[in-house]
Amino acid sequence: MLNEMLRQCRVLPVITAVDVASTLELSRTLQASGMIAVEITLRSASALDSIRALKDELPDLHVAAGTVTNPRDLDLALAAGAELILSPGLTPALLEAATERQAAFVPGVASASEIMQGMDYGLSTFKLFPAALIGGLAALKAFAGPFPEIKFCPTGGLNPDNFRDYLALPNVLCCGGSWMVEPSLVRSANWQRIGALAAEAMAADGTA
Ligand SMILES: O=C(O)C(=O)C[C@H](O)[C@H](O)COP(=O)(O)O
Repeated sequence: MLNEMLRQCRVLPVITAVDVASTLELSRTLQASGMIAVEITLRSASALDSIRALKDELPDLHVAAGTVTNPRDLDLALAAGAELILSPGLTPALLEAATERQAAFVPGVASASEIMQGMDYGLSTFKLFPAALIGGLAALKAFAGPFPEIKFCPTGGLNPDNFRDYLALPNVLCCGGSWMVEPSLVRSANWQRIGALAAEAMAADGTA
């Protein structure tokens, strides 16, 4: 079910909230452009309030929390209503806590050993981060050999020119990226540009 949702996402926008009001407007724009989920990173002061507001105001949108790096943040994100917890990496403490809370948890991995560590906790879906830096498409093809059951959401360095190549790989469920939700576009309230970038990301042939 988690994988089905991620597959439907196609592209998961990685949002660092500027403030609650603009994050709501941004998310409305993304949803209107066909996106079904957003990832709000716990990197800004308004992140948790933004997650809460999104759950209230846009009930049909899936809301994930990103940059969850420790059990305390995991609990805060779950309490705010995040349905999915994403992390740039994994630690034993976070794996233990996510297992205990029965959270939908997609940690970041960058190596075979980290994939194996996550598998020890029953996980089979990972964020590949930072995807472009650690080998991109070639890394994903290489991991498909020893880990045929494992699925990935590559994130980090993806852009409008390369994300379709990632989506074409059988072990990729969705791509994470921030190119359509840059804070500069949000601060200038450039909803038209954001909507166009999001619609292009969601279009199968890239012509939206
Ligand atoms: O914070 C997290 O949970 C992460 O895993 C990192 C983010 O996904 C990347 O920072 C997005 O990368 P860009 O699209 O290159 O901006």
